[in-house]
Formats: sequence, structure tokens, C-alpha cells
Amino acid sequence: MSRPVQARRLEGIDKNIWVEFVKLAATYSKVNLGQGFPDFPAPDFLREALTRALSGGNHMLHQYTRAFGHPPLVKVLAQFFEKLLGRDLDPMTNVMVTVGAYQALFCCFQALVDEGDEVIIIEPFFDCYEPMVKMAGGTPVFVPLRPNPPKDGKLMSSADWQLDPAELASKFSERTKAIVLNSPNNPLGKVFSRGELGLIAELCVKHDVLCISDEVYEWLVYDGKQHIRIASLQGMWERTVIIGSAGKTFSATGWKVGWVVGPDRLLQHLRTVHQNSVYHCATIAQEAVAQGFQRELMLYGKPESYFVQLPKELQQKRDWLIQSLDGVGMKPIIPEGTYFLVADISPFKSDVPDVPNSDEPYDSRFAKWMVKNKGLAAIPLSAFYSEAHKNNYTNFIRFCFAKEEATLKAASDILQKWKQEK
Ligand SMILES: Cc1ncc(COP(=O)(O)O)c(CNOCC(=O)O)c1O
Repeated sequence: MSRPVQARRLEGIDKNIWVEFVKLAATYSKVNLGQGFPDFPAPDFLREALTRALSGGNHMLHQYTRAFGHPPLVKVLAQFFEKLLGRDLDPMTNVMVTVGAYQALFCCFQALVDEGDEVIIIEPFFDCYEPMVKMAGGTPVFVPLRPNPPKDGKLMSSADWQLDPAELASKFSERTKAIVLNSPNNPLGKVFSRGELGLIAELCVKHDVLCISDEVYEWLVYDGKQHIRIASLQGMWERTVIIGSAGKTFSATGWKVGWVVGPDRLLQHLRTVHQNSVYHCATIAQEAVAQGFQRELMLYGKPESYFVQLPKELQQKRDWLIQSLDGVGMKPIIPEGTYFLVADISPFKSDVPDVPNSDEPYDSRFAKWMVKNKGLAAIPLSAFYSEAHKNNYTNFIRFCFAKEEATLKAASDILQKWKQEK
């Protein structure tokens, strides 16, 4: 058999950081601060909602539901986003439920990006954007967030990583179809300011470019920062697809329920991809997520709201991890949002000698050595860069701090012991 079997659209995208590092963590890690999932339970009210859905009298929850979203879920999502965006939404045309935010992203790129279209991706970026653009036949065009360390010697924060306005503007051309915005940003935790979003919005309107706005960490912002939805800015609603995740919103990453919110002129095409791929996601999970949102709608802004309690809890974990990393000299970049924290590994580099001209970035080799020899899993920052820029920041690894106190303490103990041994 000599005929090639692989479709050309898969060329160069066969490697995946999560497949590789999840396996390493499963094999070697004692403490896993790698892949972004909580090791604490999903909230009681969500688990109770699933139990009710499973054992309740409505046996039709075990059967197909509406392809573009279980009616109770699209209705409550529309109500929620009407409140957040200050505009009327039709649950049947402005909302679609997907198999996690991953599938929402897939639908966006497959539905909106054609051969030869360019898509601007802000680096560092959640790794799937590049392969998904390529699978759609598009060309990714990268623009970096550049670190501007504070002059007063304070710890850097994700806010210190900024776009250069002229550099960003230079990436827009008549071939630009879309820009991917991820705020709060994985892996840095950057929460884009109104000024930064205004710059992006202005360029999108000027060049008639779409905005794929990945907002899965929308509730995870700290220090009183506000998450601003770019779709609420002048001229952006009509050209923006907002992506969300029940996995990140309700600490239930294994449920794989996500959604897109946006104008029908865009979502009609995402529905075409959706109905010709997964068709719909688990009815029973959608029912439980709908009940979760109904609770949150009632408690919106109140202290007992999960969307108020979770960021409060995570900020304490973040601050604890910052202290612990700073204590062993692993300078952290303070994240304004998400549940990730990037740290500088310089003080520990002597244990993992550099290999000149290695085609694997240093931080990747360091992270693999660390999980194998210290039992601590983390993700190399180079995993969030394009091939051409992977070697720009190889002194950093990313930790996930959505973990039980005992897990974070165990990680700190490993680092302290390692530091003492040096
Ligand atoms: C920005 C972003 N968008 C989308 C997604 C996917 O969301 P979902 O799980 O709902 O498909 C994720 C999940 N990331 O988890 C892996 C990691 O970074 O450790 C994400 O971070």
C-alpha cells in the first residue's frame, strides 16, 4: 500500500503538549501542577443538579436533545449574557452549546476561516489555536506580548506583558479574517485592559476583522480587576464570537460543556459545522449546567454566588503559591486572572544543563527532568509559542494553582527540599 493516508491539512500538527505532559505526569508526578484542572470537587449544587437529572422522573434526559443546545441551557445562558452584555439575545440563534470550549473554537475556525485567510494570534497562546487555524486552511500570524519589567524591582505581573500598538497594527492586512483574543489569558493570566481591548476593537472595525474571544476564565479575575467583554465595545458585537466553558466556570472540566454567544450572522455558520460534526453534547450534563446557571442568575453578584466565591478562594491559593515560589527564588509573574502562574526557573537551571542546538526548547527539557526527578509536574512556557518563537522565553514554566491546599503545600515542599540540596 503506497498511497499516503494522511490528509495534508494535518501536516505539522501531530504533536500535542497535553498528550505528552499528561502522560509524563501520570507516570512520574507525585504533585501535578501541570494541566489546568482543579483537584478539588465541583460545587455541591452542580453535583446535586446532576444527581437530580439522573434520578429524576424525566427519562428523556437520557436521549437526544436540541442539536444547538438543550433549551433550558441556551435560555439561561441568553438571560445571563443579556445581563452581562446589556443587549437582548435570542437563545435559539445567539447561543450554541458545544462539547467544551475546544469544540467551540473548532467550530469558529472551521466555519469562518478559509484557505489563505490570515488569523492573528497573540503570543503566548493556548496551544490549540495554531493547529485549528491550520486545519481550517488558514495562516496564523503571531504578535507577541512583550514583558516590560517594573522599574522598582517589584515582581512582574501579567499586566507588564503588553502588545506594541504599532506592531499589532502592522499584522492586519486585507488577508486578515480574524484575531483570537484570550482574556483572561492562558498561560500568563493577563486580563486585557479596556485600553488594550479598545486598540484591538479599533483595528477590527477598521479592517473589518472578526474577533474570536476565548473567555473561558471570565470569572477568574483577582485584585478587584474587571473582566471586560470585547463584544460590549463599540462596533464589536456584530463581529465577535464569545466562547465559554462550564469546565472552567463550574470547576467541572471533565463534563466538556462549552458555549458560544454571538450574532446570528456568525453563529449560523458555526451551527453548520456543529451539526455536521458532534451534532450535540450530553443532554444530562447540559441539564445540570443549566440548573447551575439558574442558581447563579438568582445569586448574581451576591457573596454566596459561586462566581464570587471561586475567584476569592483561588486568589488565596495564588498568593500562597507566589510567596512559596518567591521564597525559593523561582520568580513568579503575578497573574491578574486564570488559575495559572508562570515562574522563572533560573535558580534551578544548573541541574538541567543546556544542550546547544537541541531542537527541544530548554524549558521543555527542564519540565520533563523536573517531573521525572522531583515528581513535580508543570508545563513549559514554550508550549504556548509558535515554532518560530519557541526559544524566546525558555526560562519559564507554568503552574496550575486550582489545587487543594495539601497539593500546593506538597509542591512547595519539593521546591524547598530541592533548593536546600543545591
Ligand atoms: C484558553 C482556553 N480555552 C479553551 C480551553 C478548553 O476548554 P474546555 O475544557 O471547556 O474545552 C482551555 C482549557 N485549558 O486547559 C488546558 C491547560 O491549559 O492546562 C483554555 O485554557
